Amino acid sequence: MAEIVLETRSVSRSFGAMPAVDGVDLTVRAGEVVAVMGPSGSGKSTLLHLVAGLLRPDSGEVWFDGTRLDNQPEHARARTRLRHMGFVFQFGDLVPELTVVENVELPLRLLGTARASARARALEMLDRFGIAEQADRRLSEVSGGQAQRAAVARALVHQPAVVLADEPTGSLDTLTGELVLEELVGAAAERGTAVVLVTHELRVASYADRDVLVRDGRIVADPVGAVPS
Ligand SMILES: Nc1ncnc2c1ncn2[C@@H]1O[C@H](COP(=O)(O)OP(=O)(O)OP(=O)(O)O)[C@@H](O)[C@H]1O
Repeated sequence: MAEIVLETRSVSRSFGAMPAVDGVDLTVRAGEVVAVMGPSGSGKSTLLHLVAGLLRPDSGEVWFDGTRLDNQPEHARARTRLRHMGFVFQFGDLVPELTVVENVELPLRLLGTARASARARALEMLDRFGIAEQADRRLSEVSGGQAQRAAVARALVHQPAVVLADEPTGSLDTLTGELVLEELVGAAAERGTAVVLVTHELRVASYADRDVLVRDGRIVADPVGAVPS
């Protein structure tokens, strides 16, 4: 069985008195595609932010690749995120002032890849996602669906160990959504990328190896996990 890449151990996080995530144990292995489903407000995005080390848990632990992440200082967590993780978040952190290709090559540039090879790799990704013609347009000047494809291209460009995606096909038509899902599933199959995707759509979840159901901040169904009663 492939090694465990991501793990939460009894992780909890509240906002005020409200627990958004409540004692969650989740394990994701290399090459696994896990869909996280559940009603609006059930804690899916908060769980993703905890796994990314963007939010710190009130209690419990988050582990990445055999190392505890949640108790590291922010700069160390940021380094792990940049080097080993790719993100597709709902309120994307793409830079509107940069062009599409500049956004996609950004992780590579931040990791020290030379300008020419970062550009070549980013253009290759744009081609795969059918947005090569938008390469030199500012992100603020492309459609929501094109920006979403750029976000997924950027999440994969540096071949991360993990991709965390919050509704990665939310603003895409069915065909383009399938293209994006096939790229994510392809990264898992070819490079052992672990993919965690939050979705409301059964069609999207059907691409996953495993569906985890979250309700009121707790995992209520997980085919491989111990589900608390
Ligand atoms: N930064 C925050 N400050 C205060 N409350 C928050 C914050 N983030 C999330 N919450 C609350 O935590 C709970 C879980 O929210 P979360 O966004 O994780 O749910 P979700 O399942 O991702 O919802 P959706 O499907 O609508 O995106 C909600 O009650 C939400 O209002």
